[in-house]
Amino acid sequence: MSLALVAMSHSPLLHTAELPPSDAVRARVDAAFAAIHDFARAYDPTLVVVFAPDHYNGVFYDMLPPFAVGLAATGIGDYGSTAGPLSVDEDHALAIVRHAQQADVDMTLSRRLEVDHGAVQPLETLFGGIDARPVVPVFVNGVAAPFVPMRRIRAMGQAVGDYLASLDERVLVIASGGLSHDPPVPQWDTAPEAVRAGLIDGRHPSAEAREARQRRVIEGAAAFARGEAAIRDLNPGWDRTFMADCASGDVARFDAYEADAMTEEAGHSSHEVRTWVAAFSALAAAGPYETTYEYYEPIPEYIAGFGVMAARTR
Ligand SMILES: O=C(O)/C=C/c1cccc(O)c1O
Ligand SMILES: [Fe+2]
Repeated sequence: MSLALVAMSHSPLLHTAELPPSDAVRARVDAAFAAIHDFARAYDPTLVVVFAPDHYNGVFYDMLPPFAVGLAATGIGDYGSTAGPLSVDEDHALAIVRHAQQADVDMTLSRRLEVDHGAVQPLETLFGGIDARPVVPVFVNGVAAPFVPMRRIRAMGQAVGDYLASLDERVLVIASGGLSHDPPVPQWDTAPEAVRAGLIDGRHPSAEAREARQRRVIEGAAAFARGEAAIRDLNPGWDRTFMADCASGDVARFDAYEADAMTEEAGHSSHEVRTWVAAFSALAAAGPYETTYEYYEPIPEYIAGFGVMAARTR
């Protein structure tokens, strides 16, 4: 048994930004991605578990669980991310569901999970594609309020980690998303009726509707980078504290993160760090761990407090 972890912010602006970050910033992001790519290649996992949010591409308010395991999954190909089937390990996926349920975690499942850039970008970054390794995708709600208390995410991550630690496999757990950020993803409370309909069941929009949505985010990012957008600022102090909590090994610290305060201090999409909480809790379930790589900087052009970490059990 061995467990390792990679956590990384994602951003659709990585490949689409109209106003990209400076060459120096981009070089630091590329160096961080190279570091975790090398880490993953050296570890050579036999099984990958990716905790990822969704941005109203696969999971909607018509039935919105706090988390769900994909027993089969397909990339929908937003923002140029890879479309097509992931190589899901169905046996391990189902065993994770069963194990979590026996551990009093109300794990849900999908036999037809659709995933977006949130799940796909880390697989592309680490393995060059979405079908390179056997994978279990675990959706973790990070954008659609209301949110369960963080202790429930920790319990879910721990249950998944307990199962993974029992295997004779090299398992890499991945967390995708965060940190502080407030991209123009619609919110139920403020969305007009027509947008709300799409939040309830907006699967498979027309090419024109998808293009319009992506354009709004790409233009919003350029406006944010120019200091002209009415979205919350990034919060590097909050991000650094959160990453220090991740590195501490004391995963009970996550329980202090309260949903409304997170939104207020770190933006509506800061809830994507729930994937980090799940992944670090899974890692901790396998024993004490050490952080082997860390990178952070706020990148307005990507609308992201951009963080990357690698860790493994001692
Ligand atoms: O438009 C979306 O679906 C997502 C936008 C976005 C922008 C920046 C950082 C993120 O994590 C996002 O999901
Ligand atoms: Fe996101």
